[in-house]
Amino acid sequence: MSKKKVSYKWAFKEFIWPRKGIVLVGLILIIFKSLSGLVLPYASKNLIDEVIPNRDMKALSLLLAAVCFAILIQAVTSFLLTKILSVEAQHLISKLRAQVQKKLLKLPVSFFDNQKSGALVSRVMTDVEGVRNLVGTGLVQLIGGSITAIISLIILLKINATMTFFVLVPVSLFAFIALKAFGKIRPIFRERGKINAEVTGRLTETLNGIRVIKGFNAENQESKTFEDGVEKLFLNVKKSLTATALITSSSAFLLGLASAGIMGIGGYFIMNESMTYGEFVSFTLFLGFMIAPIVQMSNIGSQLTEAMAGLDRTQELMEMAEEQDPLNRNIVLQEIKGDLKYKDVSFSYEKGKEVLHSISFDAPAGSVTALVGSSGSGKSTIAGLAATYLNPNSGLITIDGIDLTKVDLSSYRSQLGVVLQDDFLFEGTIRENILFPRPEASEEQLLAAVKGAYVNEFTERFEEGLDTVIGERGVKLSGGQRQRISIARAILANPKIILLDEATSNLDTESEMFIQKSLHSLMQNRTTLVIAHRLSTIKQADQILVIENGNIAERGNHEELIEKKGRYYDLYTYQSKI
Ligand SMILES: Nc1ncnc2c1ncn2[C@@H]1O[C@H](COP(=O)(O)OP(=O)(O)OP(=O)(O)O)[C@@H](O)[C@H]1O
Repeated sequence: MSKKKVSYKWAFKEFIWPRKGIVLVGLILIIFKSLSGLVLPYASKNLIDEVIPNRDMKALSLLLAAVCFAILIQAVTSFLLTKILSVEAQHLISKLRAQVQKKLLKLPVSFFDNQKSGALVSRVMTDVEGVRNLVGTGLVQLIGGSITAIISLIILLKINATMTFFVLVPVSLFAFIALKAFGKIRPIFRERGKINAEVTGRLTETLNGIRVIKGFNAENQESKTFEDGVEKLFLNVKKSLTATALITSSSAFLLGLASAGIMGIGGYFIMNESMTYGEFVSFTLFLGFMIAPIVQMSNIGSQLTEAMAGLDRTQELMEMAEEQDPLNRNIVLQEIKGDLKYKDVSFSYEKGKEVLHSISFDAPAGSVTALVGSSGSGKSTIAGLAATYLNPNSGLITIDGIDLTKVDLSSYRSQLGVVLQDDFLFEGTIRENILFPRPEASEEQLLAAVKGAYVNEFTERFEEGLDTVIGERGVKLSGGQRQRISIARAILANPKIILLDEATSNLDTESEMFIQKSLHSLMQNRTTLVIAHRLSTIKQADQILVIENGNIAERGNHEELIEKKGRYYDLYTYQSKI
């Protein structure tokens, strides 16, 4: 309950208050619109009781002019309302989407590990759409409708109080049912957003993993999972439709009952002459004006409910802790040397399941440290800590003697380069992909990186050279070529620290040679932490750490470890054999 209050208050403070000017203009417009709408029923009474019996042609033309004027005002105000409020609402949606995306990128990597990217896309694109109803015509219509309803009620009371009280009973009953129903619908809508995001997320994953799915002949299984998701969504919509149907039919029933009653009471009053024909007709019309906004409000009510459910999720996201905690991370690094030290570092992803135990090692500036060991032993976790994707549970990691958990992330990461196995290249030209970390780099710097990573060796064969588009709309590159582009990108970024996750895929000897050469230019004079799969890389390393079950089982350089005939020797001789 309290959560509900917070989000309404939050939504008001966040979205409506900063636009009070526009919302006020909207309100004034809607008041004009509502008042001009009341001219017609008011005129009817005059027409029937006075103008027609007196055959007053002049009054008739005046009446007609007044009604036409009112209709014109209604048309103009409607136009302006849409123009001003709806445009502002759409503007707000785009601003909010940008804000949510920005916030999303500030969240720690661990957040993304537990989320489907499709679900996050829906958070950015769909959830925020709700503000359209808050700032757009929805809220203003709700207020305008209330004003019309109240004024109509006063007029109805003036025309005939008894009849009005009779009508109020079913109307209040309806309002009560509608309110109750909205209370029920809101959690359903909130749930719907979640299901929607899940289903979209799964679909995105299916499409991304199409090779694996086809390779394992798992199409049917995937379709089944998707069908289940869609079914869940359907059941959710069905639930909310029941509530909506309840509102609609109860409104029709109760309001129909009220109309029947009015026929009876009105007929009786006219017969004993305590009510005129004109009063009866205008009562019926005003009643319509009182009831229509209430029914309309129930529609807007459900829109607002849906909007709030989406905004609830947006608010939740906007309040999450960012990885750059300004209180703790306040040491802004200048240019670093690149001395990386791990001291008794332990880490667990989940409570009670420690995956690194008291790891200590030094990676002096400019050195290459190779991490080797079996799968799941903790190599990526060690690298993730150096990337500040993760923070140690205990122990200390320092860069040039400064605690890494205290440094300003941007000042550190701008001196860090990562080359990962499944390196991410986006659709665009090769040039754009290389320039990505440093768009302002000069042509010379770009070309130096291109040469350093031997990218020119294959782009020279392309007609468009570096401007060749890659990805869906362009050429397909081999695994080795993609790696070289990501290495060129890292060379261009010119970081002091390199985290490198070597690709395991076997390349042909020529490709292998180019990769080796380009890695060599990348690692020069940079502190490198490499999850190494290639013996040639490992042999070059200043130190090799053999990681087993979250511990450093052995350390030393290649010769030392071979001589030791321990775990590394086994790994090495095994790999040489295959
Ligand atoms: N996001 C995560 N949440 C929970 N546990 C994780 C997460 N990532 C890794 N782990 C666990 O932590 C342990 C170490 O994983 P890590 O990825 O560091 O190993 P690795 O040596 O890099 O393996 P590989 O060579 O296969 O990539 C594993 O037991 C793994 O299951």
